[in-house]
Amino acid sequence: MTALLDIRDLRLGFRTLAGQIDVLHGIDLAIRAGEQVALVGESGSGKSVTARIILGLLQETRSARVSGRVGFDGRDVMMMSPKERAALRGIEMSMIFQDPTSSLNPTFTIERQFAEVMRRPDRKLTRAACRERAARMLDEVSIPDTGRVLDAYPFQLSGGMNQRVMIAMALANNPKLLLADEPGTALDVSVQAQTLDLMRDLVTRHGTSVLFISHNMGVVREFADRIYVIYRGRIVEEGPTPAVFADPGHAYTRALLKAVPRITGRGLPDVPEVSDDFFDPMVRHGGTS
Ligand SMILES: Nc1ncnc2c1ncn2[C@@H]1O[C@H](COP(=O)(O)OP(=O)(O)OP(=O)(O)O)[C@@H](O)[C@H]1O
Repeated sequence: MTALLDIRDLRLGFRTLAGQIDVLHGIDLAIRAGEQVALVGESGSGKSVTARIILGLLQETRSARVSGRVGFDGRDVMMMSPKERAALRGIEMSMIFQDPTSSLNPTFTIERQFAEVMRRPDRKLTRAACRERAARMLDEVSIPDTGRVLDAYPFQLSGGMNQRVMIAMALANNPKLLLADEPGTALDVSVQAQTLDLMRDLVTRHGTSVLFISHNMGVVREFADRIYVIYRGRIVEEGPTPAVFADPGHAYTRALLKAVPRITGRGLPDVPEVSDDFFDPMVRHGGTS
């Protein structure tokens, strides 16, 4: 089966006052339709920049130099004009961020924010149609009393509720690909677990492909069919989740796995020490694309 997302030899550098910094060194990553894939690595390894390139955002940053292929549904995001890329975002692909409070607009009601999202592909959608569809989406993320929530501002809702609203909004236009950047990390651990369960149910039901970005192998185990481990801008291991857990081949993956029981909610307290072992060759498990 052809991949929905097919990234080949993705490279990224930034021009800074101190000279060029190379951040991605030839990433290959593919996601099939309906597949849930995780990109795991510690802070600064290059997860968020990869997501921003998929969304076509970094290509428009003057200090960034991006090369490679980002195939999406048969087209190459790298070859698109800014306008074509903008037309993908929020419609064919959308993103969920760690912290809902920074991505929901505090000055608009939830209903208005849904309407803005839903009118992107269809400017003529009526207010009543938006409200009805938004209520249905909220119902799908198990939000009771949808009318009250639609009339609320984000600050009137709990963090967990806002996170659900964001998931519902990200899926409102039925995107083919969802990019999820550690959703719920800003919440307490039990609320995060509930949020992830909910997201998994929803994407499975809708057949949405997911790229789940995380530093936490424990969380990824619950969520992803397949894992890519990224270390300093390189994929060091890739394979189906059970295979990576049963037989982690790369020293960095083993170090990440060792850190799992010590993770308490936010952050990775025991970031593996940099070791020469981490320059092992890449490990690829069978059963992948
Ligand atoms: N605009 C920029 N200019 C220069 N360097 C940048 C810029 N944006 C990101 N970087 C660098 O690129 C590297 C990768 O950053 P990225 O945000 O993708 O890491 P990450 O794996 O997502 O980490 P986190 O889990 O903390 O979000 C980092 O070293 C970061 O400092």
